[in-house]
Amino acid sequence: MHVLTSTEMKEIDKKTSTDFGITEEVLMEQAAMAIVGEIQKDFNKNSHLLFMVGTGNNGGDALAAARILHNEGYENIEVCIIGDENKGSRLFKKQLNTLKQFGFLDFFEFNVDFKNHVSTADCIIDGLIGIGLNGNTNDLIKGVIDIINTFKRGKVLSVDIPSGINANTGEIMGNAILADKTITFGSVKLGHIFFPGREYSGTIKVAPLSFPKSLFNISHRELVTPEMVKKLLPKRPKFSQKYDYGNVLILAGSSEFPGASILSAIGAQKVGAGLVKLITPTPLSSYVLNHEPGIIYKSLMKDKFSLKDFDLISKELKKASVIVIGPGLGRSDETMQFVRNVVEYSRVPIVVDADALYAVDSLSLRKNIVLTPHVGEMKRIVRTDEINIRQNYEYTEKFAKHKRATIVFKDATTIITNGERTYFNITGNTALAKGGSGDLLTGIIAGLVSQGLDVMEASIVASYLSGRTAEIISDEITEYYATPLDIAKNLYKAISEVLNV
Ligand SMILES: NC(=O)C1=CN([C@@H]2O[C@H](COP(=O)(O)OP(=O)(O)OC[C@H]3O[C@@H](n4cnc5c(N)ncnc54)[C@H](OP(=O)(O)O)[C@@H]3O)[C@@H](O)[C@H]2O)[C@@H](O)CC1
Ligand SMILES: [K+]
Repeated sequence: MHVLTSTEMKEIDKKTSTDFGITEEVLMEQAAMAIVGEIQKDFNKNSHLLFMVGTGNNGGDALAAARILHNEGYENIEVCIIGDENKGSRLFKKQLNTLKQFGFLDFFEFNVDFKNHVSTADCIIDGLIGIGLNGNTNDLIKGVIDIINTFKRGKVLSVDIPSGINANTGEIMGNAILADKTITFGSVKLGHIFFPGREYSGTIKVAPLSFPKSLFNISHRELVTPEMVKKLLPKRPKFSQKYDYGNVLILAGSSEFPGASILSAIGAQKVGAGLVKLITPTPLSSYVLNHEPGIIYKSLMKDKFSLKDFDLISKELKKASVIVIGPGLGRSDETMQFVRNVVEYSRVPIVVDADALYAVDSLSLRKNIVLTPHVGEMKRIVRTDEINIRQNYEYTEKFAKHKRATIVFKDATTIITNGERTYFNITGNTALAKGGSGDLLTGIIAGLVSQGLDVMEASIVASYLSGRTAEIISDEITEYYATPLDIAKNLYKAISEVLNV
């Protein structure tokens, strides 16, 4: 599913009308039917439905939904219009007239009594502002939203996007409706998938309406879905052997951070790599044997990697189908030089993580190199504290283009981009906010690349699977308790789920 900006949505809306002859009126009627469908699922004809209506097309959608429900025999509908009706959009005015023609008269003013109307409602329908939000909410809307947000009795359903949420970033513009459910049209918007908008939207439902599918290609951004992951998962034909599933080389660890390298190696193996070789400075044999004896393991019997180790491992570099470099390396100058040599002299795909991210800063990279920073690392490598980088997908896209690399920016909404195409992964929870989950992810990415996926595809599948596994096991053992090793050992749960979609 594409993830749209408000401008892209408006463009699609316009072209649907001009190029395909499906008018805005038709789309609004369909939007209203979709709202009605959601309300009918949860509320009966006696429920008290309170429609909060702005004077733009978002309000028009809400008015049309109120009319359809009134016509269907819903008896306890109230409509409150916020703003000057005479200055409303063309479709808002049209819908208001039509509603009146259907004999609907239960309008009420926003005044001191407003709280009483709110306190008895079963459902508040938020049709105040949609993707036409322009700057911070003004005083009038702000006051209305504050009161609606005190409403605890029933449910809040937002039309298109919670009023006050920036559709392009998910930011709260002044204040915003905290919805239980949001019904959006065509496709999701960026504001639905970035926090805090993602939380404020509640459960998100997408009503496709009659937008022609081809028009969505104006967007280069997509949401990672289970169907997409299923299609990408490497095939495992019966007539195959371990060399068909590639050779992962992991260069990781130091005496200071020994555990990271094992998590990467386990990750690669658990998603199906043919051979996983872990070369690490410090002796770890008992850990590796305890956790996964199938991992080929070699220790250089020292504290950390240095430039002179490059000759020792150059034969391994030639054999590898993919390399992981970074987890637990430490950041000494000699190790950084070692990393730079590995990256410069290898041609195979490389997953660069953690400490190694700082080493490649000065290098020009290539598309089959994937950098996997978390928020702190991203801020340091792009050297900025000035912008809100977590919602700034455009910044990440520009950075990927500039580096000519693929970036996996790990966050509550993970951004996977090569600067031309961008994917957002929203699986996962706070079980992943723990040391080691990034190391595991690098291994999973490499394990998938070794089976033939390109780095973008592997990053999509890896982010989805690790996040989804975190969700599944947190239901069983909680987000507090679940560790990266638990996630590694349970990856099969997300894999089987995906295979069965
Ligand atoms: N696109 C599509 O394909 C389809 C779109 N559809 C629907 O149209 C919606 C977009 O409609 P839109 O463009 O009329 O804008 P909309 O969201 O109603 O906002 C304008 C209103 O908000 C107000 N307002 C703005 N900023 C404000 C602020 N800071 N503080 C306070 N008020 C502020 C502004 O007030 P004004 O500035 O005019 O005083 C005006 O009243 C979209 O979300 C979807 O629901 C569906 O019918 C299906 C097809
Ligand atoms: K809204």
